[in-house]
Amino acid sequence: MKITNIQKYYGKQQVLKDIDFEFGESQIVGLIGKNGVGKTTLMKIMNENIVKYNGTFTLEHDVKIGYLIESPKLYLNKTGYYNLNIFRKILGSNVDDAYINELIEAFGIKPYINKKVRKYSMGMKQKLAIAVALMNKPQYLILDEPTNGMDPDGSIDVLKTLQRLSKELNIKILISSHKLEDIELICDRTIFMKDGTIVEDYNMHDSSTNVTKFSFSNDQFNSALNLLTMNYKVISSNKQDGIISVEALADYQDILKKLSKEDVYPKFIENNKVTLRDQYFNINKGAEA
Ligand SMILES: Nc1ncnc2c1ncn2[C@@H]1O[C@H](COP(=O)(O)OP(=O)(O)OP(=O)(O)O)[C@@H](O)[C@H]1O
Repeated sequence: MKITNIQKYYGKQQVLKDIDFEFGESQIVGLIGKNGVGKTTLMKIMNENIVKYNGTFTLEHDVKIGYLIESPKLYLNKTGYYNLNIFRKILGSNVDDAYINELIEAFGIKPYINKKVRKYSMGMKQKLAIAVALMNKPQYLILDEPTNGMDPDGSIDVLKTLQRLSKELNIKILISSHKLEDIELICDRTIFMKDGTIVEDYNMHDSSTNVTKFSFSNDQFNSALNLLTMNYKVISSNKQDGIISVEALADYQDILKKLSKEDVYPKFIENNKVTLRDQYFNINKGAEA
């Protein structure tokens, strides 16, 4: 799958600007961005639901895509089991019953698989819809906020199952979510969208994404931020909680000296892994809520 220089307009509104994307070596990629930034639109180009755009989207020959985008399309008056079977047919898939049963077990939908989908809760429907998305044994799986409506335990189970299936069946997954902890749990890479474009492409295993966090009292915060910005790459800063994070420092002595010359003393310093939350707020600093 390769996306090159994609632009998408809805009428006069440009929603996507010069998007380039490839999975490359990564297996599970997270897609993050504020409401309306264009995540769903990008995913709909990938599953060929949207075909009018500028730029190119290419897919390897003989490759299948599974997807769950927006609300699940299921036969509500039929059972979960019926849905899996009928989508096997609709998708022209040759998966055997053992594969279906494996998905039923894996996504924890066995207790209600013979009940009509109309009676399912939202989370139950989402789990079934993810299993349906896997009915054609896809090489790529596109999931738009798949854990919506799931309780925390259910979300973790589903995400871990997706991670296992991704490895076992060699499925590359693109997953959008506003739940940053979901993305942190399973993704090996995260792309951030802002203003219709990808502004950050972030390797979740990269040790250079460690940060050194400083904490300052409110009256020292501005001087500290000035000094740190002059000397290091500031990853995020939050005046309310007094925290400034900079790209990881092996040694603090030099900066401590500089700070003390200005009569600025950190309350504490610690090395942490940069969180998606840090990144998210940093990228969206100044953006409209
Ligand atoms: N069919 C459509 N016609 C016109 N405008 C649309 C259409 N679909 C989406 N939009 C607009 O395109 C922009 C991007 O929408 P999109 O659904 O891709 O965002 P998103 O990042 O998925 O948002 P969310 O996080 O809320 O799901 C929004 O401004 C939206 O109003």
